[in-house]
Amino acid sequence: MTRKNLQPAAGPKVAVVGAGSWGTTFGKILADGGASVVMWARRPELAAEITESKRNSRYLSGINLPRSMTATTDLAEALTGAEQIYLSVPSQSLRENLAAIRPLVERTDVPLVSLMKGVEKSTGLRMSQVIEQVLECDPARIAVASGPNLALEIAREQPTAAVISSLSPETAEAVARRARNRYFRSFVNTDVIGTEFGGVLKNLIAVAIGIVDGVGYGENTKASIITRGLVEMTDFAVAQGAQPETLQGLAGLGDLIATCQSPLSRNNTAGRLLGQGYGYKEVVTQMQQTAEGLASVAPVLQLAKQVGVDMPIVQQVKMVLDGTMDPRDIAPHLTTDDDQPQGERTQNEQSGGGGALRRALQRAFDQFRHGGRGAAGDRP
Ligand SMILES: NC(=O)C1=CN([C@@H]2O[C@H](COP(=O)(O)OP(=O)(O)OC[C@H]3O[C@@H](n4cnc5c(N)ncnc54)[C@H](O)[C@@H]3O)[C@@H](O)[C@H]2O)C=CC1
Ligand SMILES: O=C(CO)COP(=O)(O)O
Repeated sequence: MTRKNLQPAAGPKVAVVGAGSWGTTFGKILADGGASVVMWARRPELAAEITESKRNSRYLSGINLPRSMTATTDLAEALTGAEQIYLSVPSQSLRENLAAIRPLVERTDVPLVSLMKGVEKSTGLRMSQVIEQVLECDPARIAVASGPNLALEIAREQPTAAVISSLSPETAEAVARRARNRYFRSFVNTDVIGTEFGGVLKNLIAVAIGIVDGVGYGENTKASIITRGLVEMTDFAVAQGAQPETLQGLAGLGDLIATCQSPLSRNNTAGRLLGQGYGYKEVVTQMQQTAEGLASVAPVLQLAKQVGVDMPIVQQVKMVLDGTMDPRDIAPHLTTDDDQPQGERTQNEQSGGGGALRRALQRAFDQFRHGGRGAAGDRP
């Protein structure tokens, strides 16, 4: 049997807005799951390449896209009649893109799914909040997808999982049913805050790990920063209203491992360049793709300040970006901290928050030992 014959017949139409590495890969996930996918691309030459050659050579070199994937630069053509709409543009451009999308979706109740992992710099809002605000729509229509999802690995059909989160279990389940295939498994939860912040925060820790790599430090430094980074992520997200379990699941620990370990990660790569001594502007110039962490650092620290959560690792990333700290001084703690020994527990527990974080860290440790299986909180 030829490969062609193995492809499922094209099913219901879904739309993906943004034809970069993740939008295109997610389009492939959906098409390989049976959907008929229409991508919206900004550039006509990219739209033509996807439709005619079934390729996206700039973002996914060497990948053949399914026959049931096409692309257009006409937003109305992409969105009209779509059963679900997935959004995958750089976070800082979401608001302007939604303004164009609004007239096309305001008289529908089509689910809108954010694939993005950033916060809006000017407002500190998560992507689902920007969607709700600009479209003035029912939050039950909105879902977010997150997890250890390095685009190129998935485009090569290497098995992975993600979590689809929505305030509405029905929306999460409908999206998870559509966004799955033999190499991509979608779990569900209703913790949108934890799921979104997991994706945002692991980018910041991945920049820190990149700095460590760039400087040339080894595994102890990285393991310490990843472990303490997970504590920072959890403290921050819980203070914003997340469930601690979510940060131990695919959208937290799972993505933290993938992004910190992989040279495919753009955040990790940006950090490596910083660690090698390049300044912020040079790094931005060298990066050909979106590294969300660079824009999220400042708003995350602002939000952390508002809820009284310390984030020493994220703070150091900001200082390296600002040029006020030598990358070689990066450590799992601020070197300006006072010398009082601290408990290893999270701020949450130290202020009487109970044993949730200790249990979560124990689970994280168990997951590391057992290869990432058994993520708490994410339901199949
Ligand atoms: N690449 C990956 O492995 C993953 C990425 N993500 C997230 O997906 C989101 C999109 O990232 P990627 O596709 O990786 O980025 P990318 O840099 O590969 O592609 C971004 C796409 O957006 C387009 N774009 C740039 N500015 C725009 C604007 N103002 N309006 C409309 N389109 C614009 C670009 O032309 C490009 O097609 C990010 O939030 C990222 O964190 C999430 C999971 C995995
Ligand atoms: O989110 C990702 C993997 O889950 C992709 O990470 P980068 O944006 O750092 O490439």
